[in-house]
Amino acid sequence: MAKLFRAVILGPPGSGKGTISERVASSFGLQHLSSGDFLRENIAAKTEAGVLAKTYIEKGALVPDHVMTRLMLPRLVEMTRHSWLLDGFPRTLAQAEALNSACELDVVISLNIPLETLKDRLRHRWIHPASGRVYNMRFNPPRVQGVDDISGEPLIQHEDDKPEALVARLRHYKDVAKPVIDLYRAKGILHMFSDTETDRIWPYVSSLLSAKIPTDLADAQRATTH
Ligand SMILES: Nc1ncnc2c1ncn2[C@@H]1O[C@H](COP(=O)(O)OP(=O)(O)OP(=O)(O)O)[C@@H](O)[C@H]1O
Ligand SMILES: O=c1ccn([C@@H]2O[C@H](COP(=O)(O)OP(=O)(O)O)[C@@H](O)[C@H]2O)c(=O)[nH]1
Repeated sequence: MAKLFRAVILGPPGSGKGTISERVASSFGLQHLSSGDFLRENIAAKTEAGVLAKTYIEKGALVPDHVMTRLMLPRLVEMTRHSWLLDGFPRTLAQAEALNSACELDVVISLNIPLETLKDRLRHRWIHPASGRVYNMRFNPPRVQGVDDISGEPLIQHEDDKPEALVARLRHYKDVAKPVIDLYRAKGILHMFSDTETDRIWPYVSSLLSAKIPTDLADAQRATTH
């Protein structure tokens, strides 16, 4: 059995984690687990963690570490036999240490995107809540404005993407993310990317992963996901 591949993508809201994660999932057959999408699934399903998490998300605050860790680590145990890419978790040092005690990461991608670009992107971000599919009225608009291409259901904007909630989240993100980035840099697995366009970052991410993911593994996983 080829060695499995474990990666994390870090970045502030609007930095392109979801966009890049989708491309990684389809190009390399990694399973993409987004903490935000998983939280929204739990909120919609009214699980204990979902009900609790909702109270924090509505305030634009982070969900407490012990709630996140208790939610995410069992999900990763279910994914043990897959290579995966984690998006939006870990977000704090405590979460990173909990993850590190559970598994060994191969690559951490960190997106460093200018504040004005983030604000502009999120102002035009529309999401299909049920699937987590992400659109942007400028970058990748839906065929019909406000409607999900696949399901035909309405698109929404996240409350916490609104400019007033966003500024608070971005400021908080920087303080919280720094020790996580420092930890993975010290481990020698951090790869930082900066640009205003994902399309310019993607070739570098793709060649990094092509070099890191054993080809037999990538072929095997592409076979299972298509
Ligand atoms: N790892 C985490 N730790 C704590 N709270 C989290 C975590 N991941 C998500 N959340 C909570 O869920 C909310 C929605 O997460 P989501 O990732 O969809 O949006 P985000 O954090 O604003 O990032 P982005 O907009 O880049 O997707 C966050 O604002 C935060 O309150
Ligand atoms: O080069 C890019 C990459 C992404 N986006 C859009 O910006 C928003 C944020 O992207 P994403 O959700 O992938 O970022 P995340 O919050 O997951 O880091 C979404 O509407 C994307 O469609 C964009 O306009 N240009």
